Amino acid sequence: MSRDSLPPILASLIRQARRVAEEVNCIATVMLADVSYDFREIQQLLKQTQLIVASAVPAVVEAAKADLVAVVPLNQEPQTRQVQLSQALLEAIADNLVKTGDRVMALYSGYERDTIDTLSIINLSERLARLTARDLQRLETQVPLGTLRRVVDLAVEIGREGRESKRVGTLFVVGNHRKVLDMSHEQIHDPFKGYAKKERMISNARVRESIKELSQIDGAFVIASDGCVMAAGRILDAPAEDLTLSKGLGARHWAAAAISKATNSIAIAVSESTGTVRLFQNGTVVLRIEPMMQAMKWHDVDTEPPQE
Ligand SMILES: Nc1ncnc2c1ncn2[C@@H]1O[C@H](COP(=O)(O)OP(=O)(O)OP(=O)(O)O)[C@@H](O)[C@H]1O
Repeated sequence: MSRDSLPPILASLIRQARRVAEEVNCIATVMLADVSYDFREIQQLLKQTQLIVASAVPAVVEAAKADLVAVVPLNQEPQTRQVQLSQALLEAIADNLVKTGDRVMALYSGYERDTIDTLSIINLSERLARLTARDLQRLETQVPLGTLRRVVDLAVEIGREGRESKRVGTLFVVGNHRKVLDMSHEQIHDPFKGYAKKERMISNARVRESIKELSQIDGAFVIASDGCVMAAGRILDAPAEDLTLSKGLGARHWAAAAISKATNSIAIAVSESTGTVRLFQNGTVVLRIEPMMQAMKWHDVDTEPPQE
């Protein structure tokens, strides 16, 4: 199996990382690697600190396995480094390589795409929550973070809990609701029709409960930027042109991608088969929350005062 030789700067970074890891008691070093290095050599440089390789590149995963170091495969959908890192940490927790409360070190390319140039020290419990909040914040240009967060939280609950011990999938389209309504049609009589705005705000716990009940019906919930539910059970008609999605994603996810592209809204799909929540912006997945990540709590960026 061919290997890239370790660049001298990276070797130096790893040696220093080892010293820091020992000084501040990091239990492991997670390396986001896109290149097949000699991972045995890296483990030797790290001495006592366990190396965990995380990669979305199958050849790198194979190389790490061959070198008998711990490895967590990442999914291949486009992800920011932050999301990849969060995913790597969660997978490492799921595999019992590390646990919440541990301190770990991460090595990854923060600036140059193909060069591992950045070292972070991460206290697991705090970090996990922040990553996703920050990624949501990145999307705030289109939909206020407060609304987005409420919808994502609800989607995550639906994915985790299902309904009457059955898994449930559903779809939310948030923002630019007039255009979304124009590009969709009614499937069933809209159960929210006729209610006052106050009775349709997602900040209202009763409304969230109704959405959970209604999540079993076909179609999408359309939600305005201010968090008002404008319709339920809408079938989206946006054309799925020029879109690329991962294999295995079906009609619900294609509809989510298409509407986010056609209307500049954010679509949030809960997969019935896996419970995974995906956020679509401009036709692509920008954030993915696995069921195992769903126990997380929001700690930061609370921009709105509580409304209940
Ligand atoms: N254009 C659409 N607009 C709104 N909802 C849709 C649309 N197409 C499909 N759906 C919803 O998605 C449901 C499941 O479809 P499908 O199984 O093909 O999706 P999927 O992407 O594989 O999602 P899952 O992982 O939840 O199965 C449908 O029953 C329907 O409620």
